Amino acid sequence: MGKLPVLNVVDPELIKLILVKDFHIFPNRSKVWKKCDDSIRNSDMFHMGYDGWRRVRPIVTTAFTTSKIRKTYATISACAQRCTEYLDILTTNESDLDAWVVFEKLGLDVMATRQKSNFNAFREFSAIILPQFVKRLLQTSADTKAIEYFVDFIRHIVSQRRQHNHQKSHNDFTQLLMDAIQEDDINGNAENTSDKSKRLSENEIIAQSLQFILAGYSSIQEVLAYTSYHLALNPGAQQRLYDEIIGAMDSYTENIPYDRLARLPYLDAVLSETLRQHLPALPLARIASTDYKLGETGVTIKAGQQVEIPAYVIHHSPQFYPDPFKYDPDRFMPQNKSKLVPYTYLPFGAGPRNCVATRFALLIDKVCIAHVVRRFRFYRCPQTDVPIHYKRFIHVMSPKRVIVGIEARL
Ligand code: HEM
Repeated sequence: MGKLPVLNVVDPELIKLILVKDFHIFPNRSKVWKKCDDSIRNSDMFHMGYDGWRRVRPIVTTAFTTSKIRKTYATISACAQRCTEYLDILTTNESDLDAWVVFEKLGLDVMATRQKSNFNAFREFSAIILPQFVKRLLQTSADTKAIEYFVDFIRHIVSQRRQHNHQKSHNDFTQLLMDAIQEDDINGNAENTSDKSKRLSENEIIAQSLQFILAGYSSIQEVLAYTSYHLALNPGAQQRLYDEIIGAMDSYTENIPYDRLARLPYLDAVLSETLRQHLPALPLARIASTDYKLGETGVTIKAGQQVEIPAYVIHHSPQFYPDPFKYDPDRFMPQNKSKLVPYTYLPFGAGPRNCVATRFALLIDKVCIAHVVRRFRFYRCPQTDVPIHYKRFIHVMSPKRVIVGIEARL
């Protein structure tokens, strides 16, 4: 990375040492994040140093329990439904769409709704700030105006709820974070705890909420855009996925019950293969806190040295994934999963500092894919770029466009 010396580690056993076994030596992320000079952004988990993170992570984790994730199912399904209605309108006039642009809106809708339950990003953001404002936000995290907008927005929600003291009526992240208490306290006298270290401060609530919007919406956009692209190029995979989704639908409600959707094997395999080929965060980065002997390699990593695990390279290594650039969801079907080498599939990182929202992210992606695929068919059109052309960015692969043909299913 520029002039910063970085040690790249690709051996799965060594990756396990760094991310999991000797996590106490590598508890912090890349120096890039540490350079950020902003009190809110430094209070989110991605940017936090070990001491703050160690306190905040268990509190935030309580927002992602199975029962809380399950409660979001109906809300996410409603957002996905709104997206299909929006696609319906688009496809009456056009047969090609830039999936990158359309699914950006769906991502924002899902995440903004999870922040504030009655917020409809399709209506409000489409009219007010999309696409230019949020696009700028995505392209440069230094866009202070955009960050300030979101910070003010969330601060307003927090202060209103505190003033009116009607917390329990909301089912969104901001409220979950306002209510969150460190797990061990829940077994004790949690509700009335006066120990402030067991709760998040106002800045920490705002920081996590902001991070959830940013992390969440861009990841939904990426997964949906790339999945529709690969389905367009692989009609056999698309038909198989469609058949599985239709077969799982309840014949009365025409919905897919939560437990059934979470266990659909081909849907899971399609999503896993998309994330293998297009993982949103490129290298995983850690800094050594003390001098450290790296396994049996004879290499000593000095204190302060940045170590990177180039997940993209590992995901595209023929050693671990034969014919790595082929889109082949079968790699992740139950009968083949045992062939995967541990620590070579890292879309959500690994170890104590992995993605805190892994299960929630998988759920929202599955819900959105299921809704879209059951209503629309994607196909390759003359404007579809094969392969995709990317913009030049450091650490993020952002496509110039992802155009696919689309038609409504009858
Ligand atoms: C497909 C979707 C997603 C992918 C592939 C993804 C991937 C990642 C990765 C690779 C990391 C770094 C892990 C490491 O360093 O070992 C991470 C961290 C994180 N992600 Fe995600 N993420 C996704 C969705 C989300 C969503 C929806 C949220 C929030 C609602 C979220 C919140 C976070 C947070 C807070 C961290 C920092 C965790 C920590 O430092 O303890 N992510 N994610």
